[in-house]
Amino acid sequence: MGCASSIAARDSRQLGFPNSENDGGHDAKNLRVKLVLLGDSGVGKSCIVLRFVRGQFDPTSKVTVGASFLSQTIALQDSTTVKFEIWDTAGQERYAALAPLYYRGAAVAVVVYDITSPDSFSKAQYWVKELQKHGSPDIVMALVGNKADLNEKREVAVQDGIDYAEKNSMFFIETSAKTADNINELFEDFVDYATSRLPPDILAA
Ligand SMILES: Nc1nc2c(ncn2[C@@H]2O[C@H](COP(=O)(O)OP(=O)(O)OP(=O)(O)O)[C@@H](O)[C@H]2O)c(=O)[nH]1
Repeated sequence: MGCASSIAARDSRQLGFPNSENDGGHDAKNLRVKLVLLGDSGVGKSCIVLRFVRGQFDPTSKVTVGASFLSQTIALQDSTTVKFEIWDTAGQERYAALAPLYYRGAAVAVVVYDITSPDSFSKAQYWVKELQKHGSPDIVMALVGNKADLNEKREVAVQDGIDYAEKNSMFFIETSAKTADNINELFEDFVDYATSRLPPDILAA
């Protein structure tokens, strides 16, 4: 079973800590983050989610059909809990028209490209523009260069990712769903980044 199909099998399953009292705002101990993943087909979106939620990697990952949803709750060092509600969208062109259904309600978006594919970097830039035009005006975005384990096949320089992210006020990180490098950091550090930029009530649990 591939990353995408493994995710589908766990559709809607709640992991992690049970919900507890909401004390609201940025100082809340419990945050809820509606997150959408966008990017070209094959860049590794489903594998990133599967690595984050289950700690697994499947090299035979299947393409996502439509989108898949799952949630994961983590505890940060200051004992804040963060419940991620993740929409993993399908990157294939034929599903492009569905994307607005998922990104419209999202407070944060993660746009993924593959560091070995300049085309996927261009596609990521397309998604960033689309979100800037049609996403929530407050949306906070991350740019993720995945497949960092394939450094010897790299065709997108780290600095190009950093520069584009900076120009567009985005969080930036390179990850590997295969080795797990920076996967937890992506979610944990991005939440940190987003909480300091979003209006106080948006991430209240
Ligand atoms: N080497 C390497 N391969 C990866 C990594 N992440 C994903 N892959 C591989 O890339 C392929 C596509 O991964 P998926 O997660 O299914 O890609 P996707 O972006 O969800 O694709 P769509 O569902 O079509 O949008 C699979 O063969 C994965 O095994 C990574 O970090 N490193």
